[in-house]
Amino acid sequence: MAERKYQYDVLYLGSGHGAFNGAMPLAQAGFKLGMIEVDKIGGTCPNRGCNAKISLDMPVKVKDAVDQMQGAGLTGTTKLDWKANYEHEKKVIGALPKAIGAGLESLGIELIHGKGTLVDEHTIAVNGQNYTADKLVIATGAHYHQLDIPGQEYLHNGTDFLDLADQPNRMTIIGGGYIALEFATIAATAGTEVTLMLHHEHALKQFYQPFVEELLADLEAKGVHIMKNVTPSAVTKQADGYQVETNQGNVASDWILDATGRLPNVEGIGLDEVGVEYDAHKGIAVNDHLQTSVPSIYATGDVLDKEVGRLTPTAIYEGMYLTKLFTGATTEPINYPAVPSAVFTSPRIAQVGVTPDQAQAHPDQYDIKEADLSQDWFRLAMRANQGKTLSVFDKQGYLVGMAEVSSEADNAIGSVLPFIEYHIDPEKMNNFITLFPTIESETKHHL
Ligand SMILES: Cc1cc2nc3c(=O)[nH]c(=O)nc-3n(C[C@H](O)[C@H](O)[C@H](O)COP(=O)(O)OP(=O)(O)OC[C@H]3O[C@@H](n4cnc5c(N)ncnc54)[C@H](O)[C@@H]3O)c2cc1C
Ligand SMILES: NC(=O)c1ccc[n+]([C@@H]2O[C@H](COP(=O)([O-])OP(=O)(O)OC[C@H]3O[C@@H](n4cnc5c(N)ncnc54)[C@H](O)[C@@H]3O)[C@@H](O)[C@H]2O)c1
Repeated sequence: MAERKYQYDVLYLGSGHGAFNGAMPLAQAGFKLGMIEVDKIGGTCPNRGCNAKISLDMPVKVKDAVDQMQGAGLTGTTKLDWKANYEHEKKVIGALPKAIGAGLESLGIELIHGKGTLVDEHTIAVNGQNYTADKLVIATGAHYHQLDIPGQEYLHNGTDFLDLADQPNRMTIIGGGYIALEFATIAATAGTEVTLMLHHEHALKQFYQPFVEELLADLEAKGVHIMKNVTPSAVTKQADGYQVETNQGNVASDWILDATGRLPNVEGIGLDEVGVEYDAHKGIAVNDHLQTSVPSIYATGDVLDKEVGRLTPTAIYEGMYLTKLFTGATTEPINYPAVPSAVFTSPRIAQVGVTPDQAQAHPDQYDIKEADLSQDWFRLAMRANQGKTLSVFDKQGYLVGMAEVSSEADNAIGSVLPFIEYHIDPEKMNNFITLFPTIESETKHHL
């Protein structure tokens, strides 16, 4: 038997969704794989991202539902217990790294613990030892941006929020993105006095602004103090907490969340030394086969310089694409389907495909149909009937996009993905029989 030139066929740097989802089928196809991880196996999403966040959000959603049904079948409101919610979160995510690691090892994937640094186009060093592979896949993800202001040591990031066992009385959240709004929703529902500092006039700039305004109004109704056009300049320690100094005045707080975005993990991993091109803010540059400027090195997930969202499903899609490429199942460039996104607030905002803004800018190409959800019978039964859906159709009548603000927006958008992705003939949409009564049936009724 011919001797192997390299220890592995493919060696992954990082063990998040961008790596492990693709590695599993690749190992099943007979490839010899290694995976290097400096932290918990499974990366951000299971350990300090989506899974942890949605666990903390669960009682928020249930409490909203209970509050809505007051006097309509339910009597007696409920209260969110911060500590018990934190403990439940830790319980539901605690087993994930071990389970993912065991799944990888059961397929023969060798897990290497430590910080990896590229040495050459086929080699990564970990703890002074070199590991070689025919192909390297960089899947190092992203880290939190930190405001560079005096007192920055008093700021906390999203991981700290997910690890916060005790409820602060007053919380300041700097930022207007996904993390700022999702965590503001959780904290405010638990009764924390939240101040949300938006850098500009608007929040969630990639979402339809009238929907975002509804969400901000809901946060205000929950008691969140929203400040706009804020530039924080310093944080100082006070006898009873901290003070954030800004161009709009000072705000006293017990705990401050810096939610000013995430940056790709490109520094200190040997990219310059090996000649892999990247931008410190945008990520690693790849061609349409996810190949970097060094042909034996590929990249996937949040570390990529990419147009599509830095989301778990896009990381998974990229990892699976590389598996198809490496096994020869495809030679085609990567071609993303319509990528849905949701902000898990209350109400939620979700969208997919052509956005209302794009459709409004091109009335010659698109028509928009608006549905006011206030009279939807099923949602009336849930008393969750606040919201709107905007469906975007091309001039042939095909559904090409949808956006919704409502407590069920994530489920509504999820239900139309096949129609958009498979370009289902408007007539043939009626061939799908939905369950009734469900959000899916209500959503289809509006098309
Ligand atoms: C708070 C939060 C909530 C989120 N919620 C959602 C959501 O609801 N829905 C959604 O779709 N997305 C969500 N995301 C985004 C999602 O988590 C990421 O898009 C996804 O985890 C990216 O996967 P990845 O494999 O590219 O990177 P990661 O999961 O970050 O994995 C990269 C791994 O590489 C390791 N690593 C880095 N450098 C090295 C090195 N030199 N050597 C060894 N190992 C290294 C890291 O330790 C890490 O484990 C959320 C993110 C955050 C932070
Ligand atoms: N539901 C989801 O799918 C979900 C949830 C959480 C995170 N994520 C992913 O994680 C990534 C990170 O989320 P995020 O919310 O940290 O980032 P983001 O890019 O969504 O938001 C960053 C926010 O910080 C603000 N900001 C930037 N610089 C600032 C400054 N100097 N001063 C004040 N404000 C400033 C921006 O205006 C913006 O509102 C997202 O891109 C997303 O892909 C997704």
